[in-house]
Amino acid sequence: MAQITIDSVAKVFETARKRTVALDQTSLTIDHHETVCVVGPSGCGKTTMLNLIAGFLRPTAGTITLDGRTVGGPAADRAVVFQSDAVFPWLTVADNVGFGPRMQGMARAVRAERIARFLDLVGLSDFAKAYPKELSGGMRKRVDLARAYASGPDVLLLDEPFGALDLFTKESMWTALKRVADAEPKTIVFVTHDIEEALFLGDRVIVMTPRPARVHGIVDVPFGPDRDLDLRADPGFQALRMTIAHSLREVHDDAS
Ligand SMILES: Nc1ncnc2c1ncn2[C@@H]1O[C@H](COP(=O)(O)OP(=O)(O)OP(=O)(O)O)[C@@H](O)[C@H]1O
Repeated sequence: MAQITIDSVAKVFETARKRTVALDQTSLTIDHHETVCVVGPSGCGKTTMLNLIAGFLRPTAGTITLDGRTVGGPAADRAVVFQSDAVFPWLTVADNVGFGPRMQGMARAVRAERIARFLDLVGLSDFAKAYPKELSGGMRKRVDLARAYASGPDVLLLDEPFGALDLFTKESMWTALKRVADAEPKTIVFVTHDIEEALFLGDRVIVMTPRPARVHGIVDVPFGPDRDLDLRADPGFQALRMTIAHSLREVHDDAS
């Protein structure tokens, strides 16, 4: 099981010059093996929320639990993928993917099997022996994904992972992520600015308010698991895209 509960969470950043309330009374439950995509105005607190779930930050008030256990810090049950690559340039693709399993003390044969499985799922089997500098940005992102999955987390936290990629590379990453996620279901929290990305990948799309980020609205995505890129032409998809865009405009206008 991997259910995340964010219960009345606040996060205040205090520096000598400034006090920023990033989250206040924020509550959300993310179900086991659900993919939730989070959209919201820039600077509202989405990354902060993700960092709290990851355990990189502690809430100022409220609690975050994973299956009823309070999140007290980072742990192997949660993997994070950021917009910037986190690959080690001095390791081959295979060794990058096998890094987490090696740290966890997995036997060599089990590790090799995991590396092969996830490289295959992200479409990088032919590049196992390559070094990151020999790869395109999209391919490095695939390594990031394979690496996150190979450690065997229950929860995957993605912070605008494809934000820096061009549209076609992004589309191929959506397909790659869906393929891995279908093969090895996880509870996924995906922060993005891209409404189509959110609708294509999410079971639900959460629209946050401007800072402090709270849940403004929740859109249930009615499309089944078999989604292909042409789904975006579907009138139902476009209608939901407009609903989310309006919702974002609403919170943006309220804030200005
Ligand atoms: N470590 C920190 N110290 C002080 N303030 C911080 C810190 N981290 C984030 N903040 C502030 O908290 C607020 C929320 O930031 P956060 O990065 O969570 O927003 P976001 O919704 O992810 O933004 P974007 O969509 O632009 O990536 C911002 O005002 C930011 O300046």
